[in-house]
Amino acid sequence: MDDAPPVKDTKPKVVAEKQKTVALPRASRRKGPEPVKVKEEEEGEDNDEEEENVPPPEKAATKAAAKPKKPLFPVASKKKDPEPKPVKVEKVVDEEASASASEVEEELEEDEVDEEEKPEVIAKARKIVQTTLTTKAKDPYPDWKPGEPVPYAALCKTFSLIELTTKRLIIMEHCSLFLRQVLRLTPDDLLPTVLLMINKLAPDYAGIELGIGESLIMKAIGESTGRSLAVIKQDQKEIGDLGLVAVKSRSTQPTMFKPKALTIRGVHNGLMGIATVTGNGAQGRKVDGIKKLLSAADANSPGKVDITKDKGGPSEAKYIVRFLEGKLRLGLAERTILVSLAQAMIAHEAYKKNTVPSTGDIEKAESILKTVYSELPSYDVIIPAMVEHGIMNLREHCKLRPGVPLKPMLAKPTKAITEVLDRFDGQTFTCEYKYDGERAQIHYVAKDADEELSQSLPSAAATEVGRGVAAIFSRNSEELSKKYPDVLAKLQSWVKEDTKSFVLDCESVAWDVTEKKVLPFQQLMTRKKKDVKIEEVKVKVCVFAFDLLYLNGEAIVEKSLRERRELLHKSFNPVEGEFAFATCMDGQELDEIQTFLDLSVKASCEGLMVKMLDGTESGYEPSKRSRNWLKIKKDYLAGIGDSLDLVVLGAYHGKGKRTSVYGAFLLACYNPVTETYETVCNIGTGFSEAVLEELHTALVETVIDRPKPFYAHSTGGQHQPDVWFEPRFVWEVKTADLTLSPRYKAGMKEGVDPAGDKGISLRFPRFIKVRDDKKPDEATTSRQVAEMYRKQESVTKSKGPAADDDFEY
Ligand SMILES: Nc1ncnc2c1ncn2[C@@H]1O[C@H](COP(=O)(O)OP(=O)(O)OP(=O)(O)O)[C@@H](O)[C@H]1O
Ligand SMILES: [Mg+2]
Ligand SMILES: [Mg+2]
Repeated sequence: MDDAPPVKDTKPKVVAEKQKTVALPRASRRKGPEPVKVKEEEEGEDNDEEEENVPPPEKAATKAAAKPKKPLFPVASKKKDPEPKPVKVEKVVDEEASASASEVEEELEEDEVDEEEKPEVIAKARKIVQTTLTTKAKDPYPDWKPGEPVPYAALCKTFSLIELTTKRLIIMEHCSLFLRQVLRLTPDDLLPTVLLMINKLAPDYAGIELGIGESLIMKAIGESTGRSLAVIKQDQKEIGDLGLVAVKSRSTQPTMFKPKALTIRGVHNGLMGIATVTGNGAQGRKVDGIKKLLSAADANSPGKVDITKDKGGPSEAKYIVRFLEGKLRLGLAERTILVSLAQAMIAHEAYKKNTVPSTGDIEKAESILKTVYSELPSYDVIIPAMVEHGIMNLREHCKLRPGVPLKPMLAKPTKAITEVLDRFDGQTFTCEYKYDGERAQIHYVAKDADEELSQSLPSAAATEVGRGVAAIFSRNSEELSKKYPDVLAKLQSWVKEDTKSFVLDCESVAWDVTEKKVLPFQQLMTRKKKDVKIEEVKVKVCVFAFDLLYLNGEAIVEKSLRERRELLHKSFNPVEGEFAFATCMDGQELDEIQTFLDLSVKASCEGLMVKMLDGTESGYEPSKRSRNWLKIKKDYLAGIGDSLDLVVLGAYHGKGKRTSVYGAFLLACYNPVTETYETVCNIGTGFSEAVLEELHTALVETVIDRPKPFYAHSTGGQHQPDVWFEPRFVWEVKTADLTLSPRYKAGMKEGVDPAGDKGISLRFPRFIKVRDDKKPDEATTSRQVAEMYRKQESVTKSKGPAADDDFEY
């Protein structure tokens, strides 16, 4: 067990004293110029702290070791479980329901899951489009009257079929078949159908969130079924899946009258109502809204259900509850839905003409929809346009436009300049300072321009600025005008007269007015997040623009970075302390880059961004973490290359003086393929007393009785945190390196451990900051963790233990 994290065998100690001396997060100590030196000693000091801060193992250690090993996903367990029996149905392939897909899939390799569908799966899926999808023979649900609202039961039937399999191809087929049936019978309902499938009510920038915790849902289940809250809580303790608790609660209820069956439209409206209630008694009205949906759920299939046996039974209540919880857990990635949607659409168009689409056309349709969605991530705009104009004409009708924020392009981490040189070998690249602030996407349209700031933008979000209208969005498309009214107020002064519309990619950075230089991120953090009044702004920000995506009525994402940069520099006027272009350097030599890296650090930046400069590969790739953008962070050069953003799943009570707060936490990365949070470390280092208090106050609101069924965690007695949380908070964490450990589950599905019983874990993790700009499902993914782990291994192997000899600081 020597590969387990060192935290494992430590004895309980008093943490309070020791933690007072805990150093501040590194960035806050980084005032002014500082050499790029990597401080090995500091990691050692972390080591000591770590030992002090980690929760004590319990006496159960040996007992637990003797227990049979628990499966990764307790709810899907086939083995005997000493805990209350999980009742979730097992995933098996339902051959009968989709013989064609399963036949084809036989030939494919076993379920290697992927964030992007495998090319072979896609190829086979296209065959299915040409056969199954152009007939009605395999429709998942009996036809409803054309033009009538789509029954919610039809969607739930599809969900149930999807839930019975893990085969990507079969999942895709179910998905496409249903979407095509909707297109054939009630195309007007395609939008709410897709939204309910992706577990969203509206595009991200609309800012509509359910935010319903377990307690509200339990209350609603209780009240709508006449069962006491105590009984519901008991059920939840035993079953561990609120969706099934809802089904169980319903099944014991005699049906006095038959409510009207739910429709997709009705459920979408109902959920929207729940999400948008505000003001006095909002909680109560949310509960009422949930009750209303739940009492109408499964109206067509009343009666008693044995949830442990009945796989295909009533499921509307289950999926409503899961939607409210924010996780449908169908293994249905949004990417899959996008491809299925394209396939359904092209099949539907062919079906209407009584033809079969060619493979080339199917491929083209998929690619059109993917591109359109990456530039205009709004089903609200795309779906009606697609239904009206046909998928092949979609690009003409749906283009990147000011007012609809796109997901920014992201970078891959690197650990050495040589790694960057290897990557860009033979190509021209450019280096830019990597500013340490907050990503900001600025949209602007002049009043006398031909276009308008999109209609789809909530009107409150567009601010009048001089000659035009503007909006600012965060990395995850949240609207930031309430946070940066000072930026908006000055914006017009840096827009040149004949610049009529644009979308800018920038970093907003705290600015020291007297010293005339940028300040570390910690300063930016002290700014208020909402309702900022210009007169009260204490921390000024300067906007550093590094890319231009749209200019004067035209999307320019496909132009080379060199061209975009030229247009950027031509279209704006820098204003000191308000607006600047990211400092860049086009030298290609190692020593030039090294010098530039030094300079960036002296200028209080985090390091460098190195980007492909010419050719198609230098185009802007929205929403993609691309190898055409690499980041070099000076703090991570000798470590794993980057920090991680992890979700807080649980905590351990503090000891000694710290009994009123949590002393350590259990963190996880996210696996978007299985929709699970996989544990990756315990952390007790890097927190100040004040921060611990704050975190406690926020976290205490999200305590739940037992881990969510979509938490992949070890179940041995000594590994259990004292409390579990809803998955809500994302923290940035730094680590010395990554190791394999039987205690954690991260990356277990990524094949890093040949034996398959260890996950990846962080050694000497240290808390850096709360990431308000990331949602839990935007946390570092299991795949990224695995990639970092593998890279660390290969670097270590090829260069010896000193991970980076290229730096002689
Ligand atoms: N010149 C620049 N070009 C591109 N991005 C920059 C630049 N300067 C600063 N940035 C910021 O750096 C970020 C990328 O690195 P960083 O590690 O900070 O990402 P992050 O927000 O933690 O996200 P992730 O770790 O998921 O990539 C960009 O999203 C952007 O906010
Ligand atoms: Mg950053
Ligand atoms: Mg990061």
